[in-house]
Amino acid sequence: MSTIEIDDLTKAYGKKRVVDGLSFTVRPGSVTGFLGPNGAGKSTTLRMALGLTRPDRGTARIQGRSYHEHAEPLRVVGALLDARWAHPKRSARAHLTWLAHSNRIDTGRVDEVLARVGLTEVAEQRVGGFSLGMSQRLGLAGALLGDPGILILDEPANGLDPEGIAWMRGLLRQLAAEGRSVLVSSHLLAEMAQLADEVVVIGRGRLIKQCSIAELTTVDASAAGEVLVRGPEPGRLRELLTHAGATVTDGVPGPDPSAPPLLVTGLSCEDIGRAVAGAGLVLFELTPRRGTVEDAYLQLTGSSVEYRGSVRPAEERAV
Ligand SMILES: Nc1ncnc2c1ncn2[C@@H]1O[C@H](COP(=O)(O)OP(=O)(O)OP(=O)(O)O)[C@@H](O)[C@H]1O
Repeated sequence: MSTIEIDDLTKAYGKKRVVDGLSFTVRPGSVTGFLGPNGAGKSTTLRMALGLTRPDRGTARIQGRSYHEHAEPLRVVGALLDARWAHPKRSARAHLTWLAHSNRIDTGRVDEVLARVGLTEVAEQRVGGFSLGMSQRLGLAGALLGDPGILILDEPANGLDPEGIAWMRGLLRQLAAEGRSVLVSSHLLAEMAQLADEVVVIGRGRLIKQCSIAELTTVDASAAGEVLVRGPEPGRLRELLTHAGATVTDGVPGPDPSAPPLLVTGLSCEDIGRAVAGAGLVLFELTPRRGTVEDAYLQLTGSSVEYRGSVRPAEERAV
């Protein structure tokens, strides 16, 4: 059974549909990464799943019901949307105790979740003085308070240092291993590659792809299928490979101008190796360019990026 079911979810602000007929599911015992460029509609989707924003159309079901249909939602789903929402004058412990009280959760849980997120030592400090990373941990403690089977987290690694990110990864993996469903939005693609089992990629409010991380990396490898070759006779190499049916383009020049890189598509490494050997040419390099999660993501979302900087990462990273 899927624990989070998003079905045809649609939301417009003014004339702009920020979430547009979106459907996907999240299964138990897994971490699902929710990816998309800035403004793609991730936060709006998560807010609709948590009953904070009303959809124009479609449904978001948590364990088969909408958020508001659960009598004690915090026991079903824990959420971290905005790390800074706790009252700044309350201590971490007072904040969690208040949260437990108002949701009829045993206050004995407070110490457990403080320990789980590593905040025991600062439990009596006012949260107004917390760093963003500490606030993220406190937000996560609040999400875990009701021991829910489902977690919905918006950019939980935001503000964490590398050690904090590694800690968060370990904790989320552990929570999934305990059988929980974890839906986590992030911009940190390399991090997602290490953390998530599945990804849901959206752009302009629409689903682009839901697949496993392993599948995501093959998106790029199979689509591009590029091989980098370098040799001391680039002119002859280009002519030979073009004649053999390949498309050959220039790579970004490297340190050796006498053997510039060529990017070859349409022939496998084996084909290139045989053709080059048959012609008696020398090669310095023959490298298949494998897809990374980031390459695949950029390829998938390229046309749905709304806010573009002046540097185009895919081109900048060529070679
Ligand atoms: N309350 C609102 N009123 C008007 N427009 C809104 C509102 N909330 C979100 N939007 C717009 O909806 C679009 C999607 O925003 P959303 O925050 O869901 O995207 P996102 O994928 O989470 O982006 P980011 O990665 O930058 O956080 C954006 O263009 C945003 O400006």
